[in-house]
Amino acid sequence: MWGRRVAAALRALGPARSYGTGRRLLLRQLFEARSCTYTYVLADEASRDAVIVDPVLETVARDTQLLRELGLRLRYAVNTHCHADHVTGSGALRAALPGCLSAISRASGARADLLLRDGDRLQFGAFELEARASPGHTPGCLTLVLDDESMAFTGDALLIRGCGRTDFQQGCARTLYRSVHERIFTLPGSCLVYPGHDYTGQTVSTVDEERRFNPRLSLSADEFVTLMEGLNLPRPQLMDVAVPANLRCGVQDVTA
Ligand SMILES: N[C@@H](CCC(=O)N[C@@H](CSS)C(=O)NCC(=O)O)C(=O)O
Ligand SMILES: [Fe+2]
Repeated sequence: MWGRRVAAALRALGPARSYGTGRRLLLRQLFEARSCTYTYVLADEASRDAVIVDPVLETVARDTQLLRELGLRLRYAVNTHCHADHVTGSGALRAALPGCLSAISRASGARADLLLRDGDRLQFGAFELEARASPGHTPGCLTLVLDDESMAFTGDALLIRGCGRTDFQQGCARTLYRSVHERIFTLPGSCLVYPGHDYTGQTVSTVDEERRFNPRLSLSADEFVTLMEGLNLPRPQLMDVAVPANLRCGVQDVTA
């Protein structure tokens, strides 16, 4: 009974998530409707240091307003990969918010302040995000894993009951299968999966759910490759604009 009261009191403090060491994480999932992209803001409630994952150029004003309203100091604007369907907001955020560094994987070939390698960590206050290489959708895809492995931001490597396509940007279905099985499905089953997009109205899943119910990644590797090679999806409408822009962090600024 007492435990339940304490839990209720903690819940009443707000949406920040409580951790064993007393630190509290603030997490916001934001949506950009044209490209069905999820952007995530993570912050350390005490220090107010924040990270934004996969910001979209069109929603930079919304995101900067939210950061301002919540009193957050943006440390990093990080992209999980060089997006093909929308222009990133990381360059614009970095220009608007002094102290904010853009980040993407070195393997993406894109420009940014920080070029991340597998195992690199982005610290914000008492928290860290680990960059895990998860290539296959593109060679430079990263999955960002919170330090206690309670949540992972999978970009387009793993979508809810789906995955990123592998038919352009040097995609490779066999590589993607290995990445998901070796770098994401090895996380705890309870680990929350926050994807880069959703086209069906879902918001979050877990590693255990995706291991069991993902109709693509629960196949054998050979079955997966055959399925991915037969998808025949139309090209993203903005691809010819988005990819060159994203190689420059979404802005013309040569320093970005
Ligand atoms: N119709 C959209 C593009 C949709 C699309 O191709 N999505 C990508 C992720 S963005 S690179 C994807 O991997 N989809 C997987 C799938 O199975 O659909 C547009 O025109 O922008
Ligand atoms: Fe993508």
